[in-house]
Amino acid sequence: MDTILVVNAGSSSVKFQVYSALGDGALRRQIKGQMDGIGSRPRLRASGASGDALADRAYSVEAVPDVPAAMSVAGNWLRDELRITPIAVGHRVVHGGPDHVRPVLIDHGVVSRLERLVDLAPLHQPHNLAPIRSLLANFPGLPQVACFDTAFHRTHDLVADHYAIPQQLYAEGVRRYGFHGLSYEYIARALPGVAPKIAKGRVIVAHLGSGASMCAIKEGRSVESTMGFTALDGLPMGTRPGQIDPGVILYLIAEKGMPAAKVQDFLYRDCGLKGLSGVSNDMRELEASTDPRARLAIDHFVYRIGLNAGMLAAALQGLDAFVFTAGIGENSASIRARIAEQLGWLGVRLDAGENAHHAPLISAADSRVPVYVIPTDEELMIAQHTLSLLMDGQLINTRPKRVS
Ligand SMILES: Nc1ncnc2c1ncn2[C@@H]1O[C@H](COP(=O)(O)OP(=O)(O)O)[C@@H](O)[C@H]1O
Ligand SMILES: CC(=O)OP(=O)(O)O
Ligand SMILES: [Mg+2]
Repeated sequence: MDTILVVNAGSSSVKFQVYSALGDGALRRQIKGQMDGIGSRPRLRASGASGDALADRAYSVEAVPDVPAAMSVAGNWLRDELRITPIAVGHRVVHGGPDHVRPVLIDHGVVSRLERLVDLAPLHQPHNLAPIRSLLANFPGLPQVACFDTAFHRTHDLVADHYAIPQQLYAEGVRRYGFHGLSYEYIARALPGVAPKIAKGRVIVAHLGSGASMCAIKEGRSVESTMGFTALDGLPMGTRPGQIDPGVILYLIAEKGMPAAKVQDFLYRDCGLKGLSGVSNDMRELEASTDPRARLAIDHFVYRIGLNAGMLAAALQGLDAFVFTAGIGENSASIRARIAEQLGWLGVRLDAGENAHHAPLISAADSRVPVYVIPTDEELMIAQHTLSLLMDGQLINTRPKRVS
């Protein structure tokens, strides 16, 4: 059977799915899995086509200390225990820079262009490129496709894409790219099935995971994002601060004598929920904690989401629906309830029972703005993009080789 493997390395998780390509452009999911809790409580979980459990294994932080280790555990499991031999691999690549507005078939040239962006996405890009490089070296005939987090946002107006800095820097690529685009693209495609009228309207999607951002979507297209040049901007995240006065960075350099590499590490790994709470980057642990600093971190997260929602509602000039997605957005009823309270001035009201059950529609009947929970599926987007590139022209004629 022709199978496509999809790999999505996030900041605290490695997600993967295996699809069979049915020949007519349709895909059937065979395996869905993830190694999450990287850095806190690593756990490999996977299920088969009918939701049957294939694996559920906990690891110590020492055994799986980081994303590369998680990737190798998951890769070994797929290869050695499940004997997966894909005909193509689709990868999430977080930063596509100014050149990549759509998914692309990978070759050495693409890899070297994407390598130049490593410093703009240090938590992701190296982990996205490592398996690509290794497969390219070991299986040069295996088609690989890169799908970018930035591509969905390339519909932004120029005015939204710029910083108020000299234009020369824009020309060099210093732009407001926006991220989590595969997730937003999935939600934009799912919305017509969930709420056909609203899909044509003005929607804020809150992707609240370990990395978190919000996207303003109008008529199915991204018009604004809380993230910018890098995935540091916008909302507070697991280990990233979100929006921060650049004066703080100048202070770290001038007063603390921090070199650039230290500042980078600090901003990507030591801030956000982890830095503010001193307890954990993981929202589950913060919610379970009685430490007042954990409470402050959650309060700050909720407050900043409320502020940023106001900004995006302004970009949209109104609001027809609000959607929660990703790890926190899909699973934490209490965080959703608190955010909904912040959005009360926009006419948002939740139905407590529906919210507690993670129902698809969680707003009350009298809510002026309907609120949805839509589980994201970045991996399905990647599989669809990969298959359509495979079916594109040349690759149909030259049948992709199997990994042996
Ligand atoms: N039941 C839950 N309650 C609260 N937070 C949760 C729950 N399940 C997952 N999360 C949070 O979701 C986040 C991970 O989300 P995810 O979208 O998988 O992130 P990423 O793709 O960036 O690694 C973590 O902060 C985790 O604590
Ligand atoms: C871009 C980003 O922050 O991704 P993730 O949420 O998967 O870490
Ligand atoms: Mg993610």
